[in-house]
Amino acid sequence: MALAYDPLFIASDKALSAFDVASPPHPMILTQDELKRIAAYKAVEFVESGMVLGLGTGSTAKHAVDRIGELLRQGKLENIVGIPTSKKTQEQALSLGIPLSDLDAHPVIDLSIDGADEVDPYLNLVKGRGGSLLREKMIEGASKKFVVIVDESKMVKHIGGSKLALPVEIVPFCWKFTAEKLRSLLEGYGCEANLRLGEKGKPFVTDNGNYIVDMHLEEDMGDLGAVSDAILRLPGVVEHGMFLDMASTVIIAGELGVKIKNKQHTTTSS
Ligand SMILES: O=C(CO)[C@H](O)[C@H](O)COP(=O)(O)O
Repeated sequence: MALAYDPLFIASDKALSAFDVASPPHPMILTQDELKRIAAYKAVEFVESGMVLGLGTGSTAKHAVDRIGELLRQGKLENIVGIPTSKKTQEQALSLGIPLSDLDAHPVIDLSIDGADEVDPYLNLVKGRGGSLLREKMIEGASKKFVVIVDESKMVKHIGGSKLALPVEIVPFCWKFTAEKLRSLLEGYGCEANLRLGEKGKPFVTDNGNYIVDMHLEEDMGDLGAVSDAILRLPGVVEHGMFLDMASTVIIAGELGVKIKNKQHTTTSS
């Protein structure tokens, strides 16, 4: 396992603009976690003193929050306010001394940085396999810029049709009724709907006191906007994990370097 890919190789390259690409001097074998850290460090280069920041949730976003804490401690960032997307991130940020607030006090966020479970070529996302989709969607939807950080394994042709879960947050009241409505709505895509379980086989409970149904789809959903609307119309559904047309930029770390894609144009590394 090689550790030699130094994210500062990217971070210190003055020639890079936000939409450029960095490649390491030679290919190296990196763990998935190292790739996540590289993407996260690159995203933190967008952070400026005085910003209100949406702080994401998950193993990739954790690296970004750590890095923001480190830069604050070193005095390289000042007057940052973080808006955490989960209780877990809130605890991490507090432990790092990052000042925190919420959407009530800061309804407009300068920049959010978060991971994703799947990213399609149009920068549509599946999120929420870590359980925080509702707060993530509220906070990232209120952001002027939303930077998504992933390792290259998260890139897919179509979101949601990979048999991996599309999470849907539902109210606990009569959850079987809602899960069945969801299954039947998405039946045409070869859908199974499974209640997410947590510790000791009990239902996983979100930070908002809700349950999650994981929708396993065999086929891609085609018109994502139509499916999104139909899911949200079901009584009992609180939110789903499709983040359509929300990401401004996606930073993808791979064995051959970092690729940055944004809504308007894409660059590729060689
Ligand atoms: O949406 C999320 C949490 O609800 C995460 O961003 C997503 O699950 C990616 O997680 P990771 O960075 O650990 O792969």
